Amino acid sequence: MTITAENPTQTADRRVLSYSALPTPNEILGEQPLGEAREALVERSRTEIADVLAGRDDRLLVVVGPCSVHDPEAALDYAGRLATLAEEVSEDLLIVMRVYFEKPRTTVGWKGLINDPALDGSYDIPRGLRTARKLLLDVLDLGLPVGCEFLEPTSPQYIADAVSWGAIGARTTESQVHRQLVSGLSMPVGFKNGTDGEVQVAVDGCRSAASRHVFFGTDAEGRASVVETAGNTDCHVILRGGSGGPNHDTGSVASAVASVAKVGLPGLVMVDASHANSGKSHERQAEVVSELAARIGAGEQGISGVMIESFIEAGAQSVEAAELVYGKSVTDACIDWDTTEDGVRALAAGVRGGRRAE
Ligand SMILES: O=C[C@H](O)[C@H](O)COP(=O)(O)O
Ligand SMILES: C=C(OP(=O)(O)O)C(=O)O
Repeated sequence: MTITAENPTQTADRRVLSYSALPTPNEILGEQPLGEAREALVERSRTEIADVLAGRDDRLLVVVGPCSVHDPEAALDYAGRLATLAEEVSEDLLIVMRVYFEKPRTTVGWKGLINDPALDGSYDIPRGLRTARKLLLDVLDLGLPVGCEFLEPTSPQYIADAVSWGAIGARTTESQVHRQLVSGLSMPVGFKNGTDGEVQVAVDGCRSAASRHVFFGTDAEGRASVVETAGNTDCHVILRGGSGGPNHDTGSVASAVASVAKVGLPGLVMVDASHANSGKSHERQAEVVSELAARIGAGEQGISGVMIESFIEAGAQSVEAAELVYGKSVTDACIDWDTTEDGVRALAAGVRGGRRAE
């Protein structure tokens, strides 16, 4: 290879096949602006979520929706149903729809709608960003706040203005890059415990994200930049179980609550009914939701939120299937819509019971 202004070195990029420029965040935001009404919903719901997570609002936060979005039409169909249910239970539950576009894989696999919107290895990321943003705006138009996992450090620039709650997953909770990212995010964020079940890494994530950081990033014009953040004090821990088994039981919740309280965070955690807390079985997930509802109803303290993986149809299908079943997950198994309604109503009844038990 000849050294030129375009190729100033022979020793870098030996394994990079290509670069192609993305649209800038400002271009995408200009094409699809949030607008005043949606902005008001995002602002209001972020405050409400922060209040629930800090114990200033006695409702339960329920983050519920598909494991991943692969079909925006089915996700919006689901959102319409959830918006009606959210209204029904709004005295007791604060419902946020899981609208997950970025999937962290254990090894390899489809990495979500932003990375590969056609699900076929064509990796049209600009289209993925536009499709994801359009869906977020459509869900907000139904009056539902949205929650996302943030995985790529630059993707929030394109969508985060429309997001009311964020998550850092079990595979990245210990990553400095993700903690720095959270320190600049404008919404409350949950850190999952590690895949091995270790909760302290999530507590450490909350502490790190609460601090000021200076790091590499990109600005709204897509320029490589030095980013300085103020820190995000609205962070919390999510118990999702681990390789040693579940951690949704009363003892594990109490132990996690003690760990967060020890570092000065509100003594509350979110419990994920799925992942290692259900052994990725949607049938077991429904049982975990019922157990949590019963415990909250009996007056158990310490749980401020519940996460549920739910879609229109039960279970999961391979993303490579020739004919995809409408409304069925292509990643982790989800509970179906009827089971979701039952579970959400049980949690609402649990919150009412818990208030009486006080
Ligand atoms: O929530 C989704 C999955 O649990 C996570 O992305 C890991 O998936 P994988 O083990 O199938 O790669
Ligand atoms: C990937 C997820 O979970 P975890 O990080 O707990 O595996 C998820 O919630 O989609």
